Amino acid sequence: MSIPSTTRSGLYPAALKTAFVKLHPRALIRNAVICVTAVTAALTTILALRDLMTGAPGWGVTLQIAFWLWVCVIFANFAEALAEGRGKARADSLRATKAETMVKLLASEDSPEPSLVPSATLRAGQLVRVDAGDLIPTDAEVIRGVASVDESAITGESAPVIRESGGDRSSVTGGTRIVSDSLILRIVAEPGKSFLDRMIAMVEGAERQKTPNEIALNILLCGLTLIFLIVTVTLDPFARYSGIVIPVVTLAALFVTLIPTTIGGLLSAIGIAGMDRLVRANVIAKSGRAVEAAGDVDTLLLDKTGTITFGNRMADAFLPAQGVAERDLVHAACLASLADETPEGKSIVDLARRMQPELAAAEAGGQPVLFSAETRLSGVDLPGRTLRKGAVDAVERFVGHRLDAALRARVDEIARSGGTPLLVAEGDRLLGAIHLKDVVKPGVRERFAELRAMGIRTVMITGDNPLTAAAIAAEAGVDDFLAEATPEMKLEYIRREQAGGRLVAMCGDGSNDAPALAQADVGVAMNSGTPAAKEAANLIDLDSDPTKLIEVVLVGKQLLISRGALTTFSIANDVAKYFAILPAIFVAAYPGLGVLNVMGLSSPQSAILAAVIFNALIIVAMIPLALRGVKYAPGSAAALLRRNLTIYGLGGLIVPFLGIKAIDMAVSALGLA
Ligand SMILES: Nc1ncnc2c1ncn2[C@@H]1O[C@H](COP(=O)(O)OP(=O)(O)OP(=O)(O)O)[C@@H](O)[C@H]1O
Ligand SMILES: [K+]
Ligand SMILES: [Mg+2]
Repeated sequence: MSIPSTTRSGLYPAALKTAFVKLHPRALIRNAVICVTAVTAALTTILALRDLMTGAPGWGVTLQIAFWLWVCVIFANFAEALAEGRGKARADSLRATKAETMVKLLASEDSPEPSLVPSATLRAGQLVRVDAGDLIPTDAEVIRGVASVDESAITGESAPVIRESGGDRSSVTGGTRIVSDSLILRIVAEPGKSFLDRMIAMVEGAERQKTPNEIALNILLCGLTLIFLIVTVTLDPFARYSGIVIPVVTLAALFVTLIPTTIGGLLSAIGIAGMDRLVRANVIAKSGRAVEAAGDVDTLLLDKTGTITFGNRMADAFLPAQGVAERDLVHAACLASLADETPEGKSIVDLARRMQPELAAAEAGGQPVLFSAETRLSGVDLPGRTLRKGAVDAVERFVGHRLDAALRARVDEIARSGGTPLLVAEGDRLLGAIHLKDVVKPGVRERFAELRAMGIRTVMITGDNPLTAAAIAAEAGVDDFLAEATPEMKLEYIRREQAGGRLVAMCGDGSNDAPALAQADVGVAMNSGTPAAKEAANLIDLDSDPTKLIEVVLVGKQLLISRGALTTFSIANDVAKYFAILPAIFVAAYPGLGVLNVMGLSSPQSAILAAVIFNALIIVAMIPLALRGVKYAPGSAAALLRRNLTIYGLGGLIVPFLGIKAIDMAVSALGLA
């Protein structure tokens, strides 16, 4: 999702305005360091006004200090507003797609006459019909029909996608438009709780909660603020003891320059910018925590069908067992699939009818046995006939014996080609196999190699047989695979990895993936997936691209690194300022301290004013870094840490000396202090 450049240039004035709005105590209180700065600024303003009225000497400098303390607060607010602004612009364009329409409400699935009701009144569980050209009013599950849907309003992708009942492509999103055919939908979202509503709230940052890391860092910053408060307050008795009186305004200014205002002012902007980068990658994050965890992921689990492969496993051929006529196999497979709403089941019926036109008249009857990921079997019980089809091991168990060598050879051949073999059985007799074909998505191999370079292990988990799994695993280039997996096994695998102290990410699309998506530290659901999968995940990829996790990992790493780098920089800065300003303050009482005044600052007043100005300007200077993020290149964590400590730690120590000296020279040249 990109935003037009006209709105982008309008972001700065809007953010500046918001920076002033955020001076409201209710907004300020959320950021301890900046709140303390604002209180100090207010106090200094009162002192300046008092001095101005009484005509006390030095009121000019006090007023300037008050001014720059306010500027510091405004700049911190500005950084946050700027980070939020991009999301707001995007939220506005999303809101535009949330048009009020009249929808065709159905009393039941078969009711011929819909009644027209406003879309806002729809509740979960109700049935509606949408026809070509209609806007899909809210999130729903397709219960009947196949149609192409234009999802560009949400995903930005202009090619329409197929949505159909049954299987893993049965969910539709409010705000998208149906371009062909008709669908009967069961509404799944309550009013105001649709995906679009949540997406708007998320990109706006309204639902952004502080992550555990952010909270920990905030506590550290509050601790530092308290320490510097004590340092500053106890300075006064020390000074009196040495016979000098430090003006309150000097103490106030010193306090603010010492507390970690840089990172305090930029912290939330860094978090918001990270979320914003995700939105630009077309990923919606339900929690900031998932984004951070993504930065540290060790293992990535991927579902095979629909995630690594395209997912429209289509029946390609019927391979009868020895002594079985092809006609009988095709008939049995068709009957066993008439009630099967999965894409696999429908494709079997299609192929069977193409091969034997008389099957067109066949209608579902008897007692259907629906497919489940648990049994990996489906079929029908007709009077006198028990028909089943399913995964090889599952059907073998059903018939109670292994398949013979000839059929085994045909099944293995299908599997080795990366196809999925389904066995068809009647009673305890194996009739043959169905070849389901699926294709590996292009480009996944390269991207898995990238993940490996980042130190992330990729594991494919599939309900399919080991031979098919091995063939697809080799083609896609994953590090490992787990075959014939049930949903419990997926969950178990994740728990085992987590017990070993590893952070696990999981990509999936099916309802049977939902428990695993919920258990994973980072659960990415494909937007094309089922509502259950999307509900369980903490990230949703609008492009339904499993390799998108690479971007998510990069954003997460960048977020963690940026926060670390700016924290290092900010604290190093504060330490440096301490040594830069103190000698200038005490030089009057202890001329011997003059040697410590290595910076040769002009006067205590100009030193303190220069420090306060520097303190405000450094926030603005760091905004681009906070929003853009520190560049991340794959490498060892130790090397990265060393590099960042050198750049941001050392830089943080040196920059204040140069900056304060330059501002001090300017301040005294202009005669400001
Ligand atoms: N409609 C169906 N009827 C009978 N068996 C099926 C059907 N669809 C799939 N199977 C069999 O069940 C197995 C598991 O399918 P499922 O879609 O649950 O896999 P999964 O766990 O999601 O992993 P993947 O998506 O990678 O296959 C398939 O490999 C196939 O052998
Ligand atoms: K500071
Ligand atoms: Mg699946």
